[in-house]
Amino acid sequence: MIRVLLPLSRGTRGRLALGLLLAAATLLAGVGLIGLSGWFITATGLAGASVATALAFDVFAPAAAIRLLAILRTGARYGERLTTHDAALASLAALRERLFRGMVRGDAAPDLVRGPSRRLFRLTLDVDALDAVYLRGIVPAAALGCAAGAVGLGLGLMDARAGVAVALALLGLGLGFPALALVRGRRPARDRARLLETLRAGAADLAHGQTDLLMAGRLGAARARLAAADARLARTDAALDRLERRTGAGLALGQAGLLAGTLLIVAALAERGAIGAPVAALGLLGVFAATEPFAALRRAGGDLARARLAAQRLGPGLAPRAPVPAPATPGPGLAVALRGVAVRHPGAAAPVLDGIDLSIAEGERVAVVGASGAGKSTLIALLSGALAPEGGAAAALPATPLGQRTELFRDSLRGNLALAAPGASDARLLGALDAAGLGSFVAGLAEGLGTELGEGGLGLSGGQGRRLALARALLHDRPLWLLDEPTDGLDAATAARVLGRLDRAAKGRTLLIATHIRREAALAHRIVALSGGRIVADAARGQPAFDSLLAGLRPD
Ligand SMILES: Nc1ncnc2c1ncn2[C@@H]1O[C@H](COP(=O)(O)OP(=O)(O)OP(=O)(O)O)[C@@H](O)[C@H]1O
Repeated sequence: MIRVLLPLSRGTRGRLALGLLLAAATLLAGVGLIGLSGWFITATGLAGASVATALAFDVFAPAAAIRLLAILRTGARYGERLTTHDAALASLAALRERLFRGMVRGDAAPDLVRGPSRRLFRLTLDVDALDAVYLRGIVPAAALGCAAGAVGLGLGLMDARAGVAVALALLGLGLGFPALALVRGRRPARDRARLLETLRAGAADLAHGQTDLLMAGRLGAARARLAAADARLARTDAALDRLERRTGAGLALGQAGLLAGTLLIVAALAERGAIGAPVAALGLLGVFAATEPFAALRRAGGDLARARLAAQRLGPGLAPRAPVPAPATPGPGLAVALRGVAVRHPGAAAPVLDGIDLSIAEGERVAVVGASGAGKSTLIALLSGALAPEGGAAAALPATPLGQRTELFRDSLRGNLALAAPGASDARLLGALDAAGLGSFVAGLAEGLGTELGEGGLGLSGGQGRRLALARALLHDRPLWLLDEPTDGLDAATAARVLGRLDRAAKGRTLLIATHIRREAALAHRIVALSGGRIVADAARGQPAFDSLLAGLRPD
């Protein structure tokens, strides 16, 4: 945990240290205030026993000191709350930024796609859990350490052994019970974190997939699974709650024992005549005030167990990573140059593509064909930089990929398109929509480009969504377009119109189209066939092999 947290405190160490000082000052002022008040009340009571002592007793100096300590304590408490929370929140904000930067790196995309909710939980639940380390662990523990030192010293002046014993007892109780809770809380904290993730991700899945679950007759089972996770979560919450209550009870009993012990010590000292009754009251109440951090430390064990788990899970996301190498540029006149390239998906047993040699000239249009699973989309992922080659040399011009899955956002049509061309004029956006075959549809919308879409492009048909994604790809001003079945799911007439416009819009650009459909491959100057991870045919228009490859594709 320290290994993960220490580097994060770099920018805020000054504020974190000031927070500790202010917390210690607050507690010491409190010890002084309550101790001195006890002394003052006892001393005035005794002085009032006779007229002579009452007249000689100076009430002003201690009363002024009490007032000063009260003001100091209030001021220090205010400053401490501001400083400690500001420092802790600033550290966590810096941590979130670092995690987020790691998540949005190009090479982290596959990971993000595989477990988006897990990444979200790292950024939210886990980061939030870490504020306990400083606010509910280090700050009260450090304040308790200072108070134990001060009280030990004060009592030590009356009796050395008593001073040492009380200081050690304060530290032992205040740190021992939370440490015990930290050890005992490890397992429920881990279970709680896992169950919370299961429950939240499961609830989101249930909301998204309700229709499919209902159709499959599995809605009840999915709900029962969630309810079971919820019940287990309630049990772990109860276990953590019990732990907190037991820690609280231990600290309360310990505090009572400590005060009883201190009372016996000061009473024995007073009886021996080593101290008077007012000093005995000062000692006893000073020790009482020094136990103030016990209240904060009551929850520290469970919170630190949670924070420890969070730090373990965040560690890998914070490990320094090699910078993503800039994509290589192919030689002059080329848009793509692959030499003996092998590509493997992360975690896969074998490479999907192996020994690929492929050159595509600038301005050329190439269709990549092959059975489902042959590796066409993987080739696009490689050329767009989403996957790095495992072997060989790969170079490509900056590319715009249009994948099979379209990602549309809960935003206006304009907002969805502007992702590819921020600041583009409406005329340019409408031109791209027209090229993608959506011009007349958008012209018929009452709010035009301002029409709002629901989550994931809700409000558009599947084909319209794909065409909107195509329009966005067309707006991305890159020399190489990588299109994965751009007209899949469109009827023949619409697809023909879209391909005609695409043909015109792609002038001067290099086009690579992964496809099963004849109408899409017919746009190409060349067809490359993939099978078993290798290129098994490569034919230019005019060659007989081109026509037989085209004939083997799915008709419109
Ligand atoms: N993210 C991934 N992790 C592991 N394996 C993957 C991943 N994506 C694809 N694969 C595997 O790689 C192989 C090639 O997949 P790819 O999507 O490139 O095929 P494709 O030719 O585009 O197929 P289709 O025509 O069905 O779109 C498949 O066996 C697939 O299971």
